[in-house]
Amino acid sequence: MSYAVKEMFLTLQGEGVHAGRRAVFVRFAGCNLWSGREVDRASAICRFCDTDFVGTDGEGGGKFADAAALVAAVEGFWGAGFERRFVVLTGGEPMLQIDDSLVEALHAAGFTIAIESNGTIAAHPGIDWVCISPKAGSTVVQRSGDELKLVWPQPGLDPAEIEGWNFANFLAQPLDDPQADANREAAVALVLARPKWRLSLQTHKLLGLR
Ligand SMILES: C[S@@+](CC[C@H](N)C(=O)[O-])C[C@H]1O[C@@H](n2cnc3c(N)ncnc32)[C@H](O)[C@@H]1O
Ligand SMILES: Nc1nc2[nH]cc(C(=O)O)c2c(=O)[nH]1
Ligand code: SF4
Ligand SMILES: [Mg+2]
Repeated sequence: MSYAVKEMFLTLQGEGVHAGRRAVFVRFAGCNLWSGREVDRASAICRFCDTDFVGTDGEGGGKFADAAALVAAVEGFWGAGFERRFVVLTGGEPMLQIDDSLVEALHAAGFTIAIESNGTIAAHPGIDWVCISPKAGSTVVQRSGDELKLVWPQPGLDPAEIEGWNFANFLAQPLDDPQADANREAAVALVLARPKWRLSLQTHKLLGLR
């Protein structure tokens, strides 16, 4: 299979349990909860997206003919001579494109594979670190994994119900929108009220990283 990638870059994982870790990000093009076009945002299922995932024209992006070509590019961004190879597959919705060949080829190259997914498509079982971020109005089929990252506040989602899902870590991440200050307070309030949860900040934005 070929893969459509919006952009690829070396950075620090900004969010969640692995925040601060050196990582190559692969941002797949396309999502099943929003077209990515601003004219469609108000009618989309997911309306708060902070990401451009349309097309393959970003830095490091492109159409990759097969898994070998994509993995070669990931290895190039990681660089030679560095241990603990770590790749984060995101998007858009990465589970629209991740398949056996890609997971096998990344593992053969020595990468630990993390995913950032909206959970509406079952995560590939070979992925090493599954982070699911549920969206109100969608049906989350992937209710187990390593990290549940709830963007908060989010009307229509109930932390008490989500706590019953089978995740090793529960994180509340403030919604980045024009009410960011109030959203940060709301996320802190959630964590203070429910000890199962921890705060996730988008540290790459604070640091000016990609
Ligand atoms: C752009 S999404 C791509 C992966 C996948 N489609 C998903 O939603 O999980 C990456 C992460 O950014 C989060 N995110 C998107 N927009 C955000 C915003 N405005 N504020 C805070 N987090 C946001 C998502 O919930 C998700 O955890
Ligand atoms: N540095 C950095 N960390 C991230 N963690 C999740 C991201 C995403 O967009 O999936 C992201 C991102 O875009 N940049
Ligand atoms: S599901 Fe993820 S990529 Fe899709 S629109 Fe929402 S935040 Fe953006
Ligand atoms: Mg992002």
